[in-house]
Amino acid sequence: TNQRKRAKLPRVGRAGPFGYAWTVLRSVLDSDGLVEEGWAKYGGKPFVLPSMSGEWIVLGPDDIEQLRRSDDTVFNAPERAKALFLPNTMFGNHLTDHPYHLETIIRSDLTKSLHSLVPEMHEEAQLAIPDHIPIISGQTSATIPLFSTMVHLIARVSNRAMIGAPGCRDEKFLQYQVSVAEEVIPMSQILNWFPAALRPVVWKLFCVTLGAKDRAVKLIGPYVKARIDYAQQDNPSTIVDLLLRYAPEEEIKNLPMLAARVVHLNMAATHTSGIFTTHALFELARLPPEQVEMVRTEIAAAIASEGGVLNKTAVGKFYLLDSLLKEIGRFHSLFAVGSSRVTLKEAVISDGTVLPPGSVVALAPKPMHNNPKTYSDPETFDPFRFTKLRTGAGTAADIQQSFTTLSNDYIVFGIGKHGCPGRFFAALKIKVVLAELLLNYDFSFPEGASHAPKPFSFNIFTVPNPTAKLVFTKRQRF
Ligand code: HEM
Repeated sequence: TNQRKRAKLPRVGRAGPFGYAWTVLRSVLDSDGLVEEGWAKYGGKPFVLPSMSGEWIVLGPDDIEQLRRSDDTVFNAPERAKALFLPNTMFGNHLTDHPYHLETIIRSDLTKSLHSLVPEMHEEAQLAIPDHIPIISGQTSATIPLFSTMVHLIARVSNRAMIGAPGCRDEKFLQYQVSVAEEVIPMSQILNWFPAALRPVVWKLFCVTLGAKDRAVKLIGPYVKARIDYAQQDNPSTIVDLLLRYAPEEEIKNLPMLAARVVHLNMAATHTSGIFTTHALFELARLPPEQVEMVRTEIAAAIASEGGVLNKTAVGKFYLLDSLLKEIGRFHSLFAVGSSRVTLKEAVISDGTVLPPGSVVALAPKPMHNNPKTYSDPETFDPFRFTKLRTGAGTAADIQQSFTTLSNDYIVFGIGKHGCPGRFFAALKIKVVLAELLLNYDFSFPEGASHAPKPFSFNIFTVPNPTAKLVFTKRQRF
């Protein structure tokens, strides 16, 4: 029966068994293209996307409200994340058995602590930027591979908040930490091809030979230990201090367990923010100079209004940068499909199809964000699209336009109760780094280039082209 019910849904790609295999292969490098094709062909109604990690049922605007309201009883997020990313195999069962980092830290405590973390992240950005953009003496500019540089810079600034100094400056640890995401994402895919019983062995073999995860866990250990020994949890100054408020005794006594949790959290916090920072700089390099100047002037005025300090209140006044980032998220999708859930019970979707338990559903950010009914002239990158929609009165309608506000029309940070809990931290960190760069550098493309090359896609993920470079020219601080 299940087969029959599922068979009602159309499938994107070529017909027949060979066509199916071809579509699966195409999904490795062009999931975005397949999703766009399916969306256009079936008019935004549900369809099946075959992939190397199984079939995804891509839902459209008619189903988003149902997913948003979901409380995990029918459309379940944690079970889907476990099956897709295998955190239990790679980081340990404790992460999902007791996800206190999620429930208690990121959802409330971290957001409350962001006030004190912003000036610290700013100081770290000021220290780290000259290391990452080395301008040879006698010259005024440097040409650097942008994506890898931004990921490393973000990793350092993020870790100033996560473990504090000096840990955030331990280059060896940062190198391994950055590699963790680059290994874990493809490895979760590969491990999924093995029977469940073999996965821990294959993962262990990978870790002892090539893997960065165990090395990152080992290197971060002493910094986490220092927080346990010296932290004042009543007056927390890092995210690890916050974690320690809730960590069970057995985890505090078992350093690798706690360190694995921090490495895992770091993983969620690094590449996503690095991708945004990279796209933003490429777009800033393309904007007319007077528009860049508008963004810069607003940043400088906001900092001046706080007595020259780049604090959370000042960042709250970077409206043009906020709009630019929101437009980056609308225009440059990070995933072909996201906000994935697995059905635990039978579920009826908008077109009347009954999905059996175990069905995987997801949303498609790109076509949703390109919908002309929601966004005028969606094919155009308009950095100030969202500031133009603000009244300036700080009303609820204005808040709706901000980068971190979740909505059914803007799903960059997901939807509902599993919408990204780190988004406020992420937005502040990205803005602090970009503000510091904007105030000190001009951005341009290397000779012969006028825009960033096409992003690189693998399975459902899309990242900025890793070889693309940008020229940073030192300017008089604004
Ligand atoms: C620009 C940066 C970021 C983007 C675009 C982003 C995006 C997302 C998305 C799309 C989801 C899934 C939402 C859903 O299923 O509906 C998610 C979940 C999550 N993100 Fe982020 N994220 C970012 C930064 C961060 C940071 C900095 C942290 C950590 C401090 C973080 C921690 C998490 C966690 C723990 C989850 C799982 C939430 C849950 O399952 O309840 N993210 N993020």
